[in-house]
Amino acid sequence: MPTNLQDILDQIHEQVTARSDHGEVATYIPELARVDPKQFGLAVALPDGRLLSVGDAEVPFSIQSISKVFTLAIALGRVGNQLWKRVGREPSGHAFNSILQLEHEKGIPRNPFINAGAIVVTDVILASSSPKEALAGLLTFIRTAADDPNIYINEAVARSEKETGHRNLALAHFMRGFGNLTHEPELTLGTYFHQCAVEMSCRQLAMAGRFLVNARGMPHLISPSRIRRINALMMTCGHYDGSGDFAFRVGLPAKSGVGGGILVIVPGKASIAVWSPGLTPLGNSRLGTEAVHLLAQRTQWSVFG
Ligand SMILES: NC(=O)CC[C@H](N)C(=O)O
Repeated sequence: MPTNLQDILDQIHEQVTARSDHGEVATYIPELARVDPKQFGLAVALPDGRLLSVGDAEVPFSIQSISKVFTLAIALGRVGNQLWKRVGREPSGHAFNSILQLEHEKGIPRNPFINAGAIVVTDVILASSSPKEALAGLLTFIRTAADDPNIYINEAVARSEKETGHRNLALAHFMRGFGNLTHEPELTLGTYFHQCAVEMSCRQLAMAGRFLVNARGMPHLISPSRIRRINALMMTCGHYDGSGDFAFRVGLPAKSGVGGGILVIVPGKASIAVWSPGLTPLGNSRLGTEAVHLLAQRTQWSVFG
């Protein structure tokens, strides 16, 4: 770990915020369309307990699909490898909300990080919990991982997504038609929309991500073999159709969300959260990706040595 990590973060902050090509905020969820695209935050949690940050690292944002990492960990805790009967482990090569492969593959989503896969994961959790219990369990998991009780769900974002969530409803009904959803689509999606509406700052998200680092000094909430597997899925599927490019440029497991956040794991070394609400056409944070690219270059952090 470089001794001048704070200097590196300061330089990246200066460099990235000088750019004007920050991309467009997600507009298909009206509440997200109102976020100021010029914001940028970055936080790094280290095994020695330090938390370094720059920019708007204390501003809460909608974690959206980053929630899929936490629900996957919880679902694996409930049903273990049985989960893989209902969800695949391959990159999709399609948009996060695509329905294209589902018919061909008989309602089994390619992976747990596209919307269809995450909806099934939530459905699995609902087999042993009511929606209220499932969301309370999710918040408890995240708060424990982050060591921070002040993490909440933004009801306005959840409502906004429910009102415009036609594609997700279509995905859920389609999978129900194939027998791969055990609850009514509205019930599973009610929980799914709320999990996406969890809000965290970069500081809180970097802290919450520590359970995937597998380092002494960081929380051990799941087994090391499960940590390895979730990281593998983050590397191959965490950026949807942009996963290959992210792996090529950054070389670290990561999960993005349409709120503009990215959680990046440096196995054994660090948990990183970056946020810039402007997105690429694939739905990943444009300047967030740039920032993590620069950080990985300057720290030499990569799983590929
Ligand atoms: N990529 C994302 O962050 C998508 C999550 C969003 N809540 C949706 O279901 O469309």
